[in-house]
Formats: sequence, C-alpha cells, structure tokens
Amino acid sequence: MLTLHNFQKSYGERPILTIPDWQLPTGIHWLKGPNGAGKTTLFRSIAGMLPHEGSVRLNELDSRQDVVAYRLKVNYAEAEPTFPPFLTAHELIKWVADAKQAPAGQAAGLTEEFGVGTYQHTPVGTYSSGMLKKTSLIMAFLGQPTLILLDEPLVTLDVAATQTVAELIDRARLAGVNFLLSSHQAMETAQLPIDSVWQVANQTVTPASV
Ligand SMILES: Nc1ncnc2c1ncn2[C@@H]1O[C@H](COP(=O)(O)OP(=O)(O)OP(=O)(O)O)[C@@H](O)[C@H]1O
Repeated sequence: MLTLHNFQKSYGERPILTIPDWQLPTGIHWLKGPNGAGKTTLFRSIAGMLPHEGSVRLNELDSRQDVVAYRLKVNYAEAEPTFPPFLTAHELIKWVADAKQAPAGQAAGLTEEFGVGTYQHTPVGTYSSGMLKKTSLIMAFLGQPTLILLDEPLVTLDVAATQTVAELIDRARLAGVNFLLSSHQAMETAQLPIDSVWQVANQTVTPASV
C-alpha cells in the first residue's frame, strides 16, 4: 500500500531519518518512538509536506510525480494542530472538503458526530485544545482517502470523542481505508485492531511489538 524507497530526511546538515526500504501493507498500523525520534517528520514527509530524498509511493501514485492525485488519497491530522485563529471550524472544514472533493453531506455528518456543530461558527482562536483536535480530525476523514495519517489522535480528547474516533477508524477500515497512527498511549484505549507496530528510533523505522 505505502512504499518508501531510499528515503532520507535531514534538517539542514542534521540527518533525521534514513529508510532504505519500507513497505507498509494494508490495515491499521501503529508508529511508536520516543520524543524527538522523527515520527512527525515521517508523517509530514508521507503527507507530502516536506522535501526529502528518495521516493514515497501510495500504490501506483508517487508523492512528487502525481502530486494532486496523491494528496487526494493521503490525509493527515497533526498532533498539535494550529490554524489561523480568525477562521471558524466551519470555514476550515468547508475549505478542506472542497479541496478533498468530499462527497455531499460528509462534512456535515462528521461535524455532527464529533459534536462540533455548537461552536463551528466561532473563530478557532477561542477553542480549547480538544475542540481544535476534533476540528482537525474531522478534516482528516474528508474526501475518499486511501491512507489517513493520525499523529497522536487521542491526546486531549474526552471519552466520547475517543469513542467517535475509534468508530470512525473502524468504519473507514471496513471501507478499505488504511491508517498509520502514532500514540504514546497504548492503543488499547481506543480498542483498535492494530495490524502491525513500527518503531522510529536510531534514525530509521523497524518492526516492533506492542
Ligand atoms: N523544522 C525543523 N527544523 C529543525 N529540526 C527539526 C524540525 N522539526 C523537527 N526537528 C528535529 O527533528 C527531530 C525529530 O522531530 P519530530 O518532531 O519528527 O519527532 P517526534 O518523534 O514526532 O517527537 P515527539 O514524540 O516529541 O512528537 C527532533 O530532534 C527535532 O528537534
């Protein structure tokens, strides 16, 4: 499903990740690793947001040669999302829904499921961290992605929202969507069926156990 080949990422002269070959099969995958290991750097690279050496491919799509098609199929929610404070959740969600060619009614349905409707017309600069997180998670599910990258999806969420995320992941999985999730918490919290576990450490990615 996802293939990295001769992947290298540095910030300036400082190498962060070197991944000669990594093949991620279909399913739900958990990315572990200590603080500063490079998980966010890896997510951003796979999301097409960072320059890097080597290739990142989602099935037949190359992240740099098939940019538009690739980005329609790879969605990403950051661990600590930040948005222009004067925009509302409604405006942000609508903008991403248009960009991701979301089916009619999808954004409204997700907004309803996360309970964001009550404050969606208020600027995000007034939101709590949990409200911001829900807004960013809604955007990660918009469109018809093949792969959704979720960096620390459960942090700052209440019990109800954690349950909503788990249900959405499970529903999307049954519809053929794949997930790469990072979490410092045990994923049992969300009761997700994890297909494989990976560790980011020593500047590379290796198989790991739960
Ligand atoms: N824009 C940047 N410029 C320079 N160095 C950076 C930049 N972003 C991250 N780094 C460095 O790259 C390394 C990996 O950072 P990254 O945020 O990818 O780690 P992480 O595994 O996501 O960490 P955490 O679990 O704490 O979120 C760190 O040493 C960090 O200081």
